[in-house]
Amino acid sequence: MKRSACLIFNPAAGQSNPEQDLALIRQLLEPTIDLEIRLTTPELDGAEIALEAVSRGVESIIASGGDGTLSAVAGAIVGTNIPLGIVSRGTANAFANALDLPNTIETACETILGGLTRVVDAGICNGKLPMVLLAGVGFEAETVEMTDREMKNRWGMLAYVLSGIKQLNNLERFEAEIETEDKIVTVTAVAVTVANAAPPTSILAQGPAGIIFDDGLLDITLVAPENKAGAIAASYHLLQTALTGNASDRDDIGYMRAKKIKISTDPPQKVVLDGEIIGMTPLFIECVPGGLTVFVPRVEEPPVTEKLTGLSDIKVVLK
Ligand SMILES: Nc1ncnc2c1ncn2[C@@H]1O[C@H](COP(=O)(O)OP(=O)(O)OP(=O)(O)O)[C@@H](O)[C@H]1O
Repeated sequence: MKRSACLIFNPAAGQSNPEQDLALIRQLLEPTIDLEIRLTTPELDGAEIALEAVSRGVESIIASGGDGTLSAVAGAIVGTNIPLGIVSRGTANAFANALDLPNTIETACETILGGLTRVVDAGICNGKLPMVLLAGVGFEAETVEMTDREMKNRWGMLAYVLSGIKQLNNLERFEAEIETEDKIVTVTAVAVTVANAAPPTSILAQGPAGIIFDDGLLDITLVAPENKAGAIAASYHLLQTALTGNASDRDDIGYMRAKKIKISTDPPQKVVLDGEIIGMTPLFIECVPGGLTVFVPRVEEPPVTEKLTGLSDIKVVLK
């Protein structure tokens, strides 16, 4: 029987031509998969379309758009076991990069056609909001708020970097209390980030480097420089940890892992969840182990290191 999927497509995402993108996706997928195509609008986001598709019992869901659309769709299907295909067409493509997924239309469609799925963790924020990538308190939220559509169109990924640099001039330190299932940490910080998965470009999440997205735990990074120069040095260092995969060893950066995290701050700080400002602290996040099933590229088999079969008189005795 032919496979089927609801394709949720944001025609306004990214900087490419949406008609051409949609035509290419259809050309690649439709020979194998019956697609029900649903377009997002400013009033109808990916989450609403996905929830409705889930209630109709769809076989699989494919989301195509920028990080906003991908996170909204993924969030809506957390806990459903419905496999999700990701076709990134946004500015930063953090979602695909964080989950090690391909980020061209061709390779993304190939991955979906391959049919291989993997279960990854998700998170639930304040008891109701799904989280796939990360929640940022403080600096990151301020940066996201400053990066508007016009800047993204003009500068692409660089827009976030420019906002980050501008934001360094208004660096605000705050008192944070972070409570996990086994400890309470208090610290004066400029950013607290809780990540389920994070691309290397989300530098404020990179304290531990190599964030594991299927270990049933969330990674918390505390960034606590004393001034602007320290913040620049800490940011550069975190970029290095992301690129080399070696955890941070700076004194003004801390990290830990936990299943449940409550963050309170004084004064209250803005919170950004998967790229959207959702309000102010306090914030409670819980890991949902195995909450999301995604189509993934074929995993490279590890190289064969032993072969003892086929030799006519060989005997192997296990010790
Ligand atoms: N048909 C549409 N016309 C105009 N805007 C739309 C439409 N559908 C969705 N949107 C808007 O698109 C935004 C989400 O965009 P999305 O994150 O998918 O792409 P992006 O902003 O280009 O990507 P990125 O976040 O990676 O920069 C939402 O603000 C939503 O209101």
